[in-house]
Amino acid sequence: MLTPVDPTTTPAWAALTALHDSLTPDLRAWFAADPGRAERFSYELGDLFVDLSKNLLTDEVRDTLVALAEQVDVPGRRDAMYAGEHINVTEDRAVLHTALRRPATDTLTVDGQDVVADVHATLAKIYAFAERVRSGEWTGVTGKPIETVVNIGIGGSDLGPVMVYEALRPYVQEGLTARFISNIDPTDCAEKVKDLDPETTLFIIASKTFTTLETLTNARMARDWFLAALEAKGIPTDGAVAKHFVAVSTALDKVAEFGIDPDNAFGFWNWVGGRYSVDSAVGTVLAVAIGPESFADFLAGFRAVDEHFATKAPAENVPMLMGLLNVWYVNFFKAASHAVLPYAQYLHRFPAYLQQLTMESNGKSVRWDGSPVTTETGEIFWGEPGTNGQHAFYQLIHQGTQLIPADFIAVANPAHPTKDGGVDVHELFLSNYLAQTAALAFGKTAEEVRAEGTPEDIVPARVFSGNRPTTSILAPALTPSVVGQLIALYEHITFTQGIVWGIDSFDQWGVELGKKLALEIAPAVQGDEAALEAQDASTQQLIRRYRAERH
Ligand SMILES: O=P(O)(O)OC[C@H]1O[C@](O)(CO)[C@@H](O)[C@@H]1O
Repeated sequence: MLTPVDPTTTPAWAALTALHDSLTPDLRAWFAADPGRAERFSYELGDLFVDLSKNLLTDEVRDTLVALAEQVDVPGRRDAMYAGEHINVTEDRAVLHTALRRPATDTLTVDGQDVVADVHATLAKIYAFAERVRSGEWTGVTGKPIETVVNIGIGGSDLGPVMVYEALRPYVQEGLTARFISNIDPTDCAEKVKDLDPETTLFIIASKTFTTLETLTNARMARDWFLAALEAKGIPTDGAVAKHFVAVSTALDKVAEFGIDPDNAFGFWNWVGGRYSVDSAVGTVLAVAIGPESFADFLAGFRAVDEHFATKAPAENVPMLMGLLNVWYVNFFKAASHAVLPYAQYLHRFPAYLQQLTMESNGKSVRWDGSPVTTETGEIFWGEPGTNGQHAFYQLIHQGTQLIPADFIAVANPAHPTKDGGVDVHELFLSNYLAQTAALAFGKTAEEVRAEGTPEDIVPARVFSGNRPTTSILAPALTPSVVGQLIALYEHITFTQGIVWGIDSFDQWGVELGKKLALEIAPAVQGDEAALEAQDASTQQLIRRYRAERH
């Protein structure tokens, strides 16, 4: 096994430490002294314009971060990922989400299998299914076309599909809607099905492993609801499940055990991590909702960023630079979190999606060889759409004691009419996007506050320090391709950080213990005294209290 390079032992790390110690960030002065700064630190990535100039970045810092990437061999590990080496060491798997978006003309043989051919065979099957549902050729048990598709999944089998469905609502076929059930809290399923017509509803059970407790429980609850709802209408249920339930999984044998016709199951492979799977068969709900053509555009967006990440030198490689900047903030400025702030309402689930992508990937304390990490890892990603966030938590980003790097994402062309009388509301909206990053970068001095006639005793409260780093991303419009580009951008940012830290960004052992304990605790909750007594004092107390309160 390749031993990860300890980044803290590299010459670049020592140089970054010295640079950090001697650096007094002053974005006002840096911009004033350097008219080319904005342009020099801005990049094109597919359709995305990415402005890094409001980061705490100098040419020397950028060059030293690039040297760090080279010294820990980010380019070499990237190439190994694209080639299908088993870089997911703890699970002994290839990591090939990039193969999901390769063109059909490519070939890539991994573990004796042409994975690109497999991908395109599955895509053809998904597209044919999607067309049948969209055209009304696929009918339910009473011959009616499908109106609602309900995706049942959790984690990577839910967050990506929900996020993209919300992002691409203008592309959803009229007369079709999608819903998403994820939580094992039975209210989630109950609320999502309660007003549905079973005759026109199709369920997609999405689970990579097809063992996930939440998903299989919800799938059974949905099936029970479906059969009962048909019976309540006096409709015979024979053969009904086959017409209203399809599945997405890597475990097609388990799908058959559940009672779903293998012809109606869409497969993928264990070299696709759950949180990297929205562009695999996990996106079947999307192919149905937005159609094969838009889904293909979505994949093309990923591909544009994949090609950039694979071929650009580190100094010009946007995902690599953004990942390195995150390392700069986490390890040298001790930033514990990172905000992602979409100025596009349709991207309202993007931060939630990124939380799994980034935190399940890089929230680790050991490296891929089992040794402890040598520095901080895995910052917390969070965010809400602007301008809502401005009226909630931006206060802390502007004036709090923590440094919170933030990514601001906006689109030039909205999907809806924007005029309110004479005012273009989208422009008012984008003025906020622009104003926030300017305020964070340049702040407001005590002199400027005083010059406004502010009483001296409240001058300190009204000062903005500035030098709060932001990245601005601007896309022409929220197209399927742009959404694919945004996802791939953050996938590769996450990869870059993981390699610097020596982490296996593709396993998730940290979610196992809680799952196992939930199964052990369940009998105690359900009344088994021996199981109850086996629990710790706090858990026992809570279960007793629960049982006393439950009627
Ligand atoms: O698709 P599955 O196998 O149901 O898993 C769902 C999710 O559960 C996890 O394994 C752990 O939360 C995620 O990595 C995954 O996306």
